[in-house]
Amino acid sequence: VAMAYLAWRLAQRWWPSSLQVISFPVVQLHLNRTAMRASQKDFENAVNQVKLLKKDPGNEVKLKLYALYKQATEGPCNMPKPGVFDLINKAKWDAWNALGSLPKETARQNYVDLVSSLSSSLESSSQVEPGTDRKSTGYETLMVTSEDGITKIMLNRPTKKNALNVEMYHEIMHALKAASKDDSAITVLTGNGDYYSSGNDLTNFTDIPPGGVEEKAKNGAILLREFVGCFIDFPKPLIAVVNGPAVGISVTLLGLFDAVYASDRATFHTPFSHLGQSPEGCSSYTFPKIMSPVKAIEMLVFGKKLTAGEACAQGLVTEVFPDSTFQKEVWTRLKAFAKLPANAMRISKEIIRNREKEKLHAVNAEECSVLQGRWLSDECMNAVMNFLSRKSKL
Ligand SMILES: CCCCC/C=C/C(=O)SCCNC(=O)CCNC(=O)[C@H](O)C(C)(C)COP(=O)(O)OP(=O)(O)OC[C@H]1O[C@@H](n2cnc3c(N)ncnc32)[C@H](O)[C@@H]1OP(=O)(O)O
Repeated sequence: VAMAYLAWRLAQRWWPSSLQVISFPVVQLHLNRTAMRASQKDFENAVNQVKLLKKDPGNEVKLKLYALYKQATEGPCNMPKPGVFDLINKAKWDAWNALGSLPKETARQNYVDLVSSLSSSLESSSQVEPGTDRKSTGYETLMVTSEDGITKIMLNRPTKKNALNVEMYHEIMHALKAASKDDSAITVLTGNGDYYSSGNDLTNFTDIPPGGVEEKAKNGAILLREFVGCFIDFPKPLIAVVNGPAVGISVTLLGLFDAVYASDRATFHTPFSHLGQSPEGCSSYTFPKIMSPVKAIEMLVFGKKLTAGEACAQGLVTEVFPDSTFQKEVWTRLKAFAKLPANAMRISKEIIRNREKEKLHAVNAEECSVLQGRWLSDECMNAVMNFLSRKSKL
């Protein structure tokens, strides 16, 4: 009964509006329209258009989109039915299976019609946000701008406290690779809204692939290793502008940055034991070096949350600024840094950081392998369930 209850709460969390959204007349209307035939190109355009939708169309529509997409690309559902507690995959399977033997072409047409109805009824995010330049287009979870010799990568899921979902991990890697090659002198990571980042998006744990939780954990470890590797290898000065509280992986990665500027509103929290998890981002190596083993253990094992002042005293933060003047003071300083000779900065960073690189990659690999095991533990599953069922917060 307890399991069923938790699973039900999990589904509520994932589908907060599923019980309110009952019917979509506009969707039905378009689903029934089969007079026109959509080309493969129309279909591909529609798939891209979905990524640009600014407003969430709701889970019922998302399930329809999913089902039509699968039917259009793979034909009728012949996957095994997911288990009763795997609510999310079961809902997806049900939606796809309900399309029966609908021909691929009709599914493609219905998909295109559905997207076109959504695009006209929901605002599209194809417009560039004010204050960002053209380089920011194409990212769903980030705002990326490049000016005055600075590439700024801003985590942009403020309503979710900039939690890192799978898409954001990929987009950050992409943005870092692009920044390493662009003509900026320095790169900055910061957050939009009141948080720097609340760390790994715990809903990442809910999307279980056909291979089950083992496959999920394996994929997570591969993603994490590649993600952290991008920070280890980043060639230019990399600066964190910590605008508010930072949690989990957004804290551990700071050990790989070249400077960390923090608002006095920022806090630094790595509650890995509370979550049944273990340190990542090379923090098992960088934190003891930066702040001494006992201070690192206070943070990484006992989950002590540091104020910005404490993090600065421990050497994790370079300098703390009053929140009221934080942005102005930090950006004035960064603009001055960005005027320094770019090659000299890159070469100096290289000589300081390079002899540690091999070690850092080895630490990263080991941490990911340990975490892969942790993600399968009851301790971790229970902690995630508790958060998702709104029983616990940090
Ligand atoms: C594959 C790579 C894995 C790498 C391993 C990384 C590990 C980590 O990073 S461990 C750290 C994980 N993070 C957390 O445990 C934080 C969980 N969040 C919280 O405890 C709280 O949300 C808070 C303390 C960060 C903020 O509390 P509060 O100010 O009360 O705001 P809300 O809880 O109402 O948050 C607003 C909104 O955002 C959602 N949200 C916030 N953080 C996360 C998160 N980490 N994962 C998923 N969702 C998050 C929160 O659920 C709210 O959503 P709605 O209810 O839909 O508004």
